[in-house]
Amino acid sequence: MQSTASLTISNLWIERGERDLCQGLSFSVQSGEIVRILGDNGAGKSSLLKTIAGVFSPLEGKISYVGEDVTFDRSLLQKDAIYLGHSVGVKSLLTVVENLRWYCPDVSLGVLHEVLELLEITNHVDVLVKNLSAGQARRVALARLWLSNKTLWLLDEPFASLDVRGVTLLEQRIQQHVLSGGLVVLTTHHDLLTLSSRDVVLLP
Ligand SMILES: Nc1ncnc2c1ncn2[C@@H]1O[C@H](COP(=O)(O)OP(=O)(O)OP(=O)(O)O)[C@@H](O)[C@H]1O
Repeated sequence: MQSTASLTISNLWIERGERDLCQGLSFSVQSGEIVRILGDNGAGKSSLLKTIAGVFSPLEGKISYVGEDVTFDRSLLQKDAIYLGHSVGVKSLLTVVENLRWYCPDVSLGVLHEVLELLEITNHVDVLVKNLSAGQARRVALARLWLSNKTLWLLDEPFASLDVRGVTLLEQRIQQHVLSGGLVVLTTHHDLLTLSSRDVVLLP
């Protein structure tokens, strides 16, 4: 993980279907900061995160990471970032432990079990993800996040399906991440309980 990093979005326009989204959006996020993307349903929050992650190219504008222009080649950013989307973000036909060994092959089994314990899913390590509840599956995706060692976290509705304890655990982990130099860009329709963020509002 990088000790200092920055992401800058300048004059970004995204086209999806027939719609222009973001409409000249600019913001930046530095190590130690959380930026929360707000907006109505359909405003373009997921499209923005996917564009930063490199799933789509913007119509116009510039994306810079650690001072480098990565608009047309997001590989530098991708090496350093993890994107968790709306969907569960783990493989439904693998068990909990198989998923984490697949996504985090360099992590020892000991560390992996510590994280599963922290996320309170140790009773389900050998269960296929498709047989877990939505909240339990989300916790497996969070275990992947916990273990990733990436600097930039791009999180689309990460609190979805989590119970109160799950929300607390995730907020604590995000706080720990930014305190150790990480950057977080997230979307959520929920209020953040303990985290302070800078908000960027997308207009419909
Ligand atoms: N697969 C797609 N193909 C074409 N257009 C799409 C597609 N997905 C989304 N869009 C368009 O992009 C717009 C923004 O969608 P997006 O999912 O980014 O919004 P959002 O702000 O994340 O919404 P929500 O709060 O409902 O999750 C939608 O209104 C839709 O018009």
